[in-house]
Amino acid sequence: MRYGAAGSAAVRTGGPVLEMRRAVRGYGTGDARVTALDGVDLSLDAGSWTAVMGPSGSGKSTLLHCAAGLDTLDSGQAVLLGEDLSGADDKRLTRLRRGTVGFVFQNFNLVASLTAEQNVALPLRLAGREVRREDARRALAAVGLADRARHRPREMSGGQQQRVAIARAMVTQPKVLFADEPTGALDSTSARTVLGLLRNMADSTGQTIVMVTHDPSAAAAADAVVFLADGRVIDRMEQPSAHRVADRLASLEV
Ligand SMILES: Nc1ncnc2c1ncn2[C@@H]1O[C@H](COP(=O)(O)OP(=O)(O)OP(=O)(O)O)[C@@H](O)[C@H]1O
Repeated sequence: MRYGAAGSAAVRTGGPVLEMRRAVRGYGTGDARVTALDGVDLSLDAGSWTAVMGPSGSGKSTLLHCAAGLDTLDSGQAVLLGEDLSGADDKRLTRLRRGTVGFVFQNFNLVASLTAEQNVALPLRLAGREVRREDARRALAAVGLADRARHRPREMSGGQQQRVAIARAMVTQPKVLFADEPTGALDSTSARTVLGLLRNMADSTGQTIVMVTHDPSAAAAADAVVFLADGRVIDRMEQPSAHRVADRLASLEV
């Protein structure tokens, strides 16, 4: 794994940020029962950026949601920042999510009626933290959108909206960022910009990133790739290249 800054190495000594043990999650009952996660074991270090890949329906989004405390396991354990999510009540999970976890989604999930600056400030507001305009402005500047602070989502391109979403995820300085197909709706230039911002988050502040993607070049920007098939982790690749990732993926999809 690559660790770009002394800070990352320092947090890394704190041990795993996320651990899943024999994680099982199914949906539906009887004949309609689907086992989305079928005994997942996973351990991710602080400051690492991990891509999660696998065929459609292999359990990637379910893994992300269960790891982030947005969904709960049927059995097994998900321990995020030392907190066993299976034992946590809703109030505690909400506090954990608002304080230490950030999210970026394929469809950006910005609030249409709010400006870029107000969208970025939203997590601070929800967490009951002091909302200072300069914090939101600084986060927007960090993603190259200082001049778009007063624009609403519909007045921005997809790439710009995703950069606002990243600024929104950065503003609370989350220890872990969960990204579900963050480049899925973007052209290749915007995708590269977004991946560069994520790289910077992992390297300069030691934030841990877990990213679901279908795109081998996006996965190649990460430190490691975890491959899922039928709800199980079946492989892990360090320092991935787009080529090797595409080959491995093709072997899973036949
Ligand atoms: N809320 C739900 N209710 C019923 N089945 C679900 C639910 N969520 C996921 N599933 C099923 O669980 C399995 C894993 O879904 P998941 O969305 O985690 O896969 P994925 O790898 O993210 O797929 P994709 O790449 O197509 O987004 C699939 O068979 C899916 O149909």
